[in-house]
Amino acid sequence: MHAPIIKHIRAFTVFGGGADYHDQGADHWIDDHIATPMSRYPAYRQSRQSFGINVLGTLVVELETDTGVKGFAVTTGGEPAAYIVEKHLARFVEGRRVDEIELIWDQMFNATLYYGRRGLVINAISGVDLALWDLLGQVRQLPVHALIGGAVRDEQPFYATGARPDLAKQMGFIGGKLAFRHNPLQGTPGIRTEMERLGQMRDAVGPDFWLMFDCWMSMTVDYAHQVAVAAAEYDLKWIEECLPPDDYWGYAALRKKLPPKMLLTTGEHEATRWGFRMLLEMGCCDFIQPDVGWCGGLTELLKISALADAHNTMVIPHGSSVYSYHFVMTRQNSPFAEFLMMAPKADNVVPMFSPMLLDEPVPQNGLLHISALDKPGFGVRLSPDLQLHRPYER
Ligand SMILES: C[C@H](O)[C@H](O)CC(=O)C(=O)O
Ligand SMILES: [Mg+2]
Repeated sequence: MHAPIIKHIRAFTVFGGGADYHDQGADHWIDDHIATPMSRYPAYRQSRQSFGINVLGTLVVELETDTGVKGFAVTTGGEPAAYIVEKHLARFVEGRRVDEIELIWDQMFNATLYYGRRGLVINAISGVDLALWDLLGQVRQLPVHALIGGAVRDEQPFYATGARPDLAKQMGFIGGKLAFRHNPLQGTPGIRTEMERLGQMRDAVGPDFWLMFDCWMSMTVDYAHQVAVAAAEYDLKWIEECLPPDDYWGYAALRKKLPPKMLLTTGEHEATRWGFRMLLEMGCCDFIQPDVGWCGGLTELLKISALADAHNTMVIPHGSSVYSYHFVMTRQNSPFAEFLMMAPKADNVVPMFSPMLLDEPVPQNGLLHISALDKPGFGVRLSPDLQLHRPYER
């Protein structure tokens, strides 16, 4: 069967929320005293934007075939990722058939291996890969979930990440994940303050609603252990990404001494099947949380997921909106998913990549029905109101 040829790849940047969801305005919960690896410096404790969490902005990758069909995807990485896409990755994409996704991935990864492997380069590769899946869906007029095997359930339950698990419960979510706000230098008083907040939330949501802490790489093994022991009293379901992503040994050691029933999770800043192999084989966590826009794209996530399945481990992707919705619906080992609350006060449901995408579905009463994903590709369009910039036009 004849498949169209990809004629153009274009990389744009754009600021103001969207895939770079940390790029929010003032007074947003996501930039309010959240503990980070930079919290050891008091000057950077109050705001993550102060150390530059939003300097990169969103990368938009657009593809166009010789027949004029377009596909696109968004991820983080901004201008440096746009450079990599236009100056380096483009040669592996332009001139290829739209269905040569595996070959394109392999060439992009191996050609960048000498300076890539993780981080920005894998963000750029992920963006291209997601745009390829979107394009294939547009060409075949099928949703991405149908291209990767089809849905295994009709409805997907979600937990919410944000400052108000109590409101998330009223909105129908199965759990609420709070961002931890204290770092190891703030010692026991910091933990005490966090436990007061957790205790208030537990009182508000009752015994069965899940409560979790997201610790964004900010802790030491010892501090995370103290937090976990204190939080057991409030039935904390999991403690997430408490250590730097490279400290596989720390995760493995911490997991062995967590209170009974409490889970240890990580992986949103991990990349590729080899990175996740480390987490899985070293017993670093109870389930993994790859971000499909950062781990190598959907092509790589399918491999990571198969590896996790063989380790009896769930894959609960980090954020990433429609790009993970199409994936989780097709996997038995992804029984629930994350919704990042992007309303500044986390008090209502707004699309995760708002204001960048049109037709971006959101969970209704904590559930996403498969019918919300029944459009070609990832089923979203770029908002025409965006100020797109193409820094490396060829
Ligand atoms: C809230 C966290 O600090 C981060 O911004 C998002 C995240 O890690 C998650 O959703 O998980
Ligand atoms: Mg997280």
